Amino acid sequence: MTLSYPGGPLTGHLRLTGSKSIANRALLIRALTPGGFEIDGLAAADDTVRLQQLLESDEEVLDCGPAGTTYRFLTGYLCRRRGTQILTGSARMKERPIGILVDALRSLGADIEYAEKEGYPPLRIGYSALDRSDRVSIAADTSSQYISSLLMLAPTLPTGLKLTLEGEIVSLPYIKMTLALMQHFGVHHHWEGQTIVINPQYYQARSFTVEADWSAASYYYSLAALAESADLKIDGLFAESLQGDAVVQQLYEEFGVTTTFTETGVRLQKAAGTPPPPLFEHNFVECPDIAQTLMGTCAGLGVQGLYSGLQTLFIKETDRVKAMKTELAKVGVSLYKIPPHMTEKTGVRYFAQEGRADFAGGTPRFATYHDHRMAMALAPLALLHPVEVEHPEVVNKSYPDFYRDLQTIGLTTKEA
Ligand SMILES: O=C(O)C1=C[C@@H](OP(=O)(O)O)[C@@H](O)[C@H](O)C1
Ligand SMILES: C=C(OP(=O)(O)O)C(=O)O
Repeated sequence: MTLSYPGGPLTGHLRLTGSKSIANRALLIRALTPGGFEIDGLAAADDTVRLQQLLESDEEVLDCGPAGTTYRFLTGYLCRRRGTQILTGSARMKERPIGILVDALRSLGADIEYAEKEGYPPLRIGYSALDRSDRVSIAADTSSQYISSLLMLAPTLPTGLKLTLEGEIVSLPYIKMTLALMQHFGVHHHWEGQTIVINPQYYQARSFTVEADWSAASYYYSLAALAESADLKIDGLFAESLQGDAVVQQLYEEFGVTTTFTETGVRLQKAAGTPPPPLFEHNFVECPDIAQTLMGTCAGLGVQGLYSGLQTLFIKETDRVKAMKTELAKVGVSLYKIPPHMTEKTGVRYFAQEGRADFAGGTPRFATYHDHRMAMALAPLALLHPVEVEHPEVVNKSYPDFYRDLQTIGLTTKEA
């Protein structure tokens, strides 16, 4: 698909898709709630639709496709569902590690076997009471999804759970999101140092509306930053959010994009003539899903990037740093790891980005690596020059209406 923009101020009004992360938690909690409840604004995201279908399915093989959150949440959930199921996924899912969660569940008494390769999906999961212990320690430095999976299950266990998080905690806002949603459905917790304590409790049925997706909003911030001037209205986003990615509001202030909350959502504005910053520096450990967006923005504006907290990106839908490095190189922008000896004293791994997207070679053709965020993070460059996106349908994973919404604000899409 070729994306382009006729030029001029970027304006428009749209209603943003619901948060996949919140929708998936609401679905899982609903499955654990006696009597269930209604969920409003369920994301149309493929990953959410899939979780909903799999929770209702009594087939022996459950296929999560590329949906990581879906896979990790179901791994915990299925341990306490009657019968034995094979939980599988796409070729990429079979490369995304699951051993940390499996070990934690096994220490509680779970009946889980690796169906192919040790440490990776697919899994054969049988029923167990999960009553061997009331406590478990888990490495928190790889994926918060393992922790969320255990937390949501915790109040339904015979003796509850004391879950100790070991080492650096990545994606902490997603853990807090899980706990906040559990709280909404009547389940209490408390922290004792690095340990989250959850006693046996019942989830309470409550009405629930899914917030719009701040990760998806990041692409509009990027578009606004790349536009000469912008005035966009995006409905469904609110100041009080459970999502860590709401931090895009602050991050894009550096690029001259301001956020005003209205009764129905936000208004993003950028005044003509706002100069970009010379350098953008950020640690993405709490907001990994918007790292690619910022890389795209910096590339378009020729802003130097200094990034840390990218250590979880290599086990997501693709190795995201590697993929961005390859794609940005097509427009002359370099992304590279700062040699460890130069930053040894800080104990932090940094990546640097340099260069301004150069379209002298014509329309770049961006590959998307089965990763929705590759397509969506590179799409805003279309404000500067037409760009071609391979396999544009990858966006369906979290945001099926992405291109329709881009059209609403004046971008043009042409099928290849
Ligand atoms: O719990 C969630 O909804 C998510 C947690 C994050 O994953 P990690 O905890 O693996 O970083 C994030 O990248 C993913 O898109 C959604
Ligand atoms: C990492 C993501 O998803 P998941 O881990 O659920 O596949 C994402 O949506 O960026």
